[in-house]
Amino acid sequence: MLETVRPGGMSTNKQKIITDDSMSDDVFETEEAGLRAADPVKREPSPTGYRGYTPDPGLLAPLPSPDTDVPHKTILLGDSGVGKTSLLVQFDTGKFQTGTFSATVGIGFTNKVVCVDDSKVKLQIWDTAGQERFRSVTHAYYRDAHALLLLYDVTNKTSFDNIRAWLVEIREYAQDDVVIMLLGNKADCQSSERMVRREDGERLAREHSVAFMETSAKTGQNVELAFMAIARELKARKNAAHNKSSFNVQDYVREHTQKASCQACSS
Ligand SMILES: Nc1nc2c(ncn2[C@@H]2O[C@H](COP(=O)(O)OP(=O)(O)OP(=O)(O)O)[C@@H](O)[C@H]2O)c(=O)[nH]1
Repeated sequence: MLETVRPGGMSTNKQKIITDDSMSDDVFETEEAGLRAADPVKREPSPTGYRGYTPDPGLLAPLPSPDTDVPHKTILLGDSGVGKTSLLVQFDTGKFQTGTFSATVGIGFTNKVVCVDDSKVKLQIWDTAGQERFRSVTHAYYRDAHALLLLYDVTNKTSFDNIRAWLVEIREYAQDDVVIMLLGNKADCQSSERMVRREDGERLAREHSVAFMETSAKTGQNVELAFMAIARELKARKNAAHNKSSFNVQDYVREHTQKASCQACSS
């Protein structure tokens, strides 16, 4: 795997395995081994390590597997400079990284666990390099993606025009049932800088039957909502497989983005 190289930026691959080796093996292993040798039938080691203690069988049953066990691979896509890394950093740390723009090199991921109702959904969010020269590398990651966040920059018409080409690539390389969300980023920019109207984004999303919202990695507008909607959709699909619920990500996004703009108006 290549790494995301960004001076002063987010760290990638934040997986950590913590092992606790603080207990001495001698306490349990050596003594038990001796007893087993003396009486191999009766002296099987206790599962807890304490001789003679038999825990309630319920305590030894494997824990039910929570949703967090399975990470849902979510990939950020879009032209270079649209704000993929900034969006991920905002979601991960709640901060907007300022300073000079340095393009992502290759690909890297960050794990985030989000709470959906009473359960947890683990998102493994991959930040890709938008530059053309890295395209063949990122294609390889599409195939097992569960969700794709496809970004354009509302101040950059070319990045919006390229969305159709991105969707063609997605159809070619990703799975048919991948969840796609179109995001018009940099919505904080002044209207004089804006080159793509919100309605144009909405129309394009409708044409391709994907969810849509405008975001700002700078102010945080709709950033959490975007990932939350993805997590809800992924969870709903899992439940649908067990006939538990129905959920429509496009309705959810419409309902909640409207709420966000109403709050903004009244504050
Ligand atoms: N005003 C504003 N600027 C943003 C926003 N998001 C990103 N930027 C700026 O846009 C530039 C590019 O952002 P990045 O997050 O590095 O873009 P990227 O899509 O990851 O670019 P690549 O790594 O080349 O694919 C940076 O200077 C950011 O500070 C936003 O929501 N609002």
